[in-house]
Amino acid sequence: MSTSTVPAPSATARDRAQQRLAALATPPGALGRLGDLAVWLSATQDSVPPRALDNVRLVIFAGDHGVAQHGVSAFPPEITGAMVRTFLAGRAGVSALARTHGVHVRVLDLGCTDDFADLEPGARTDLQRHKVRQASAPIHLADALTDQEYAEAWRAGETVAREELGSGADLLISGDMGIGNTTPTAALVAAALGLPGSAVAGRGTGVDDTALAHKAALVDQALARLGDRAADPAEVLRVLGSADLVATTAFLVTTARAGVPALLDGLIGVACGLLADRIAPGAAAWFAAGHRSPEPGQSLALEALGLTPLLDLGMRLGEGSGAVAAVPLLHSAIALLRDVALLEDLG
Ligand SMILES: O=C(O)c1ccc[n+]([C@@H]2O[C@H](COP(=O)([O-])O)[C@@H](O)[C@H]2O)c1
Ligand SMILES: Cc1cc2nc[nH]c2cc1C
Repeated sequence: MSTSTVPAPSATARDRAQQRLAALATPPGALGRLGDLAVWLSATQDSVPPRALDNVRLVIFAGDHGVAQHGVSAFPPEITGAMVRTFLAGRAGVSALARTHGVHVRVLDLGCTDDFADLEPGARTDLQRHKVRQASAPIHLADALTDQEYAEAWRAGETVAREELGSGADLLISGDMGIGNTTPTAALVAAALGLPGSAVAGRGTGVDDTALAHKAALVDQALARLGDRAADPAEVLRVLGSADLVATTAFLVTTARAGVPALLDGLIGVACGLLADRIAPGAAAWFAAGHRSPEPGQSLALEALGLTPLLDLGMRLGEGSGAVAAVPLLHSAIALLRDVALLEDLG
C-alpha cells in the first residue's frame, strides 16, 4: 500500500473550462452547480469540454459486521446475503437505477456470512468472491481485522479497481451492502475527525431512540479501544472497519491514483472517501458526492472533504443508489459545457 500524495486533476483544463463556462450564452453563474460539475469533470479528464461518460461502473462491496449482532441495526444480519442475491437477480433498488442510467454493476463479497454455495454456476457470473473472513470482529470488543486480513482486503479493492479501469471505466462508483455497516463507518468518521459517538451515530436502517443511544455508546467503546492508534488512518481502518470497508477505501485510492473520477454515495462511501484522502492525501480532488444521506456522520465527512452533494432526496438505502441517481446530472453538466453556444456567437 502506497501512502504518497495523489497528483491533482489538471489545473490548466480547470482554468480553460472555467473560461469556457464564463463565455457561454448564459448569464454568469446561471448553470449553478452544473457548471462547477462540468469544470471538475474537465479537470479530471484534462479535456475541455469534458468527454461524454459512456462507461460508468459501480462495484458493490458486501460484507457482514460483527457489531450487527449487538443491537445496532433494525434488521438481522441475514439480510446482507439476501440482498447480494437480490443484486444478482437485478431486483434491488440500485439495480433499477443502474439499469435506467446505463451503469454497469458488479458485486464483490469480501466477508458475507452466506457462502452462496447454492448459487447456480450461471448465476455466479456477477458475483466475485474474495472472502477475507466471514464477518469482521465486533469493533467495540476487538480489532475488526488482523494485519494480514487488512492487507488482503486492500489488495482485493485495488485489484477490482484495476479491473474496472481496465474495462475502460470513465467514472467509478462504490456501493455497499452490509447490515450493521453504519456503525463502523460512523466510528471511522468519529476517529478521523476526533468526534464522539453521539455526533456521528445515525438511525441507519431505522433504529429507535434506545438503539441509537446504544449505537453511539458502542462507537465510543470502539474509539476508546482504538486509543492513540487514531493517529494512523490505515490503523483506524483496520481496527474500526471491515474487509469490505478496507476494500472500498483501496478502490477509491486506486481510482484517484489512476486519474479517474469517482462518485461517492452515502455514509459508507463518504467515510471510505475520507479515509482514502487521509491515507493518500489529495485523493479527494478526484471525488464528487452524489447525494446527502440523513446520517450525521456523512454530512460531517463531506464537510471535512470539502464536498457538497449533488442531490438531497432523503435517500438512505446505500448500495451506491444515491450516487447512481446523480449520474444523469453529470451527463447534463457535460452536455451544457460542450453544446451551448458562446455569447460571442450570438451576433
Ligand atoms: O448510505 C447510507 O448513508 C445508508 C444509510 C442507512 C442505511 N444504509 C444501508 O443499510 C445498511 C446499514 O444500516 P444498519 O442500520 O444495518 O447499520 C447497509 O446495507 C447500508 O447499505 C446506508
Ligand atoms: C431490505 C434492505 C435493503 C438494503 N440495501 C442496502 N441496505 C439494506 C438494508 C435492508 C434491510
